Amino acid sequence: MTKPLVLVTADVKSIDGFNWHAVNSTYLQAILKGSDAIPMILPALGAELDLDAALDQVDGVVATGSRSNVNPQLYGQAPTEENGPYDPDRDATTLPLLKRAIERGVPVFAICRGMQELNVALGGTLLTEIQTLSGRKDHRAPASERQDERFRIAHPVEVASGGCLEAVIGAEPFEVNSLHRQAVGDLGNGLIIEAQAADGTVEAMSVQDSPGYVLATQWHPEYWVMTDGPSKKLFAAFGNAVRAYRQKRLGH
Ligand SMILES: N[C@@H](CCC(=O)NCCCC(=O)O)C(=O)O
Repeated sequence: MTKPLVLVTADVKSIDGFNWHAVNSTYLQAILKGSDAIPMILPALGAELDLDAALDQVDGVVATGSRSNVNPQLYGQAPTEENGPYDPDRDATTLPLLKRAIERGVPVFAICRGMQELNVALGGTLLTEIQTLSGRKDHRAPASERQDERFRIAHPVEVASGGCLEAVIGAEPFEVNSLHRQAVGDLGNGLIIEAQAADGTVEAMSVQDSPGYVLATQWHPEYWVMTDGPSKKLFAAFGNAVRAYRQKRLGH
């Protein structure tokens, strides 16, 4: 079988006076080594892109994390200076991409911002600056210049019984990293909670009756994919899903 191709969402970054479409290499390495698939960066060109033409040629989609936030206007709230930064080109690309991929049964793995985009794409809302909300812990990354420190294991998650995540990782609680200021608020249409933190923060989701594999995590399994058991299992499961999809799509 030829290796499956996986679209990876990009952020727009301003570098040397130009817009660059960028992806953190940790996601690309995790797809390559954790899922044994070939990552293909999808530029955040929004409505200029023929998403069906792109999805016709691939076997999966990974929606990556990002420090930028989904614009609150997309879920009926007002953007604020402190809630930024925003990335409108990313929003304009990833929200329709996720919706269309799910409709077509293309396997989806949505991580952190990607999980928040999934929720908004399906009509849900987000909670912002959750560290300021009563009853919520601080889910932001530790203040450090060292990435291993920022992505360190932070808290346990409880796995929902009988769901997709339990099928991949098992029923026992496990530890995850945490680098986010926002969280799922009202659930989008058809979304199922697969894991939660002790303070009730939604940590993983799937889509009810989805024609294809869909799993979303608020934490970052890509970062420790080579050494952390649950992270390895998540990318291996995604790899199995994209290979099965390719077999069905191409017959090899
Ligand atoms: N910006 C959103 C989503 C969080 C997210 O994707 N974090 C990854 C950022 C990685 C880093 O900080 O280097 C939120 O804050 O909730």
